[in-house]
Amino acid sequence: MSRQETRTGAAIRLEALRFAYPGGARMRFDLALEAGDIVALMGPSGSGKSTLLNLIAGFEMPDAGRVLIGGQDVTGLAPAARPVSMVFQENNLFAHLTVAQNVGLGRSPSLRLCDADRAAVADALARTGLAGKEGRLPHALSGGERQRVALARVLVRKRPVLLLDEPFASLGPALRDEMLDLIAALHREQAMTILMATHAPRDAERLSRTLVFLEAGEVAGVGATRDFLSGGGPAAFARYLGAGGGAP
Ligand SMILES: Nc1ncnc2c1ncn2[C@@H]1O[C@H](COP(=O)(O)OP(=O)(O)OP(=O)(O)O)[C@@H](O)[C@H]1O
Repeated sequence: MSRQETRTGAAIRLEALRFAYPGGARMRFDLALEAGDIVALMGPSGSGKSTLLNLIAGFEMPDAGRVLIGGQDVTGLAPAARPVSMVFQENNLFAHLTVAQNVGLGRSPSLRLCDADRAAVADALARTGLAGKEGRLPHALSGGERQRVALARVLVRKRPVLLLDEPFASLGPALRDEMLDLIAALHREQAMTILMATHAPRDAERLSRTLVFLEAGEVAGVGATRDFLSGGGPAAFARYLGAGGGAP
């Protein structure tokens, strides 16, 4: 087992994290998430959800402040060195690599796989319903199957933190529920800390325990998802849902 492999999640702390795109508005994030929590990240378009995830993953570097994962300061680390997996809405896969190779990348970036790695890949493909499709290229899969491949890769990576950036926004409701249930099953097994950006209250309700509400580049509320969705969140959250920001 490599040092980053784990079956337990890691706490995430963002301490006075400041960031601005060139010419863009300033953002500032302070946040503490418990190890193993499942968190929905909601907020109006442009409120900073993707930016926050990218700062945790290391795809963006802050102007000031710190990112701590499992108590370790990872602020200066490259994405590959962070104990994090991330799944985007699309383009998670390499188009020229097969399903099995795309999943195998989660074990070895050079695809030098040992027997145990190959067994882990086969197991992850079976558990995500992809057995028999190992040799296909991504273009020969449906959108839902492509996201399953991305989740299979998460399974074999076994990182303590999983970041999901609107991963199922382009899928229909039934398929979305299936994917959310798959993530819940991965969580039961690996107990990773999950942070999922979504506009869909229904998805937040189905998967998450905790809800983080962003507004204008800041954390504007944190609480139990059920409290937020039963009207206990800040007034701005109700306005966001009312304005249709939260698609079903
Ligand atoms: N690469 C970029 N360069 C410049 N500005 C950017 C870039 N990416 C995002 N922004 C701006 O930063 C702000 C936050 O964007 P971000 O994508 O994090 O919001 P979001 O909450 O994820 O939005 P959405 O719900 O629409 O995905 C927005 O004003 C956006 O226009």
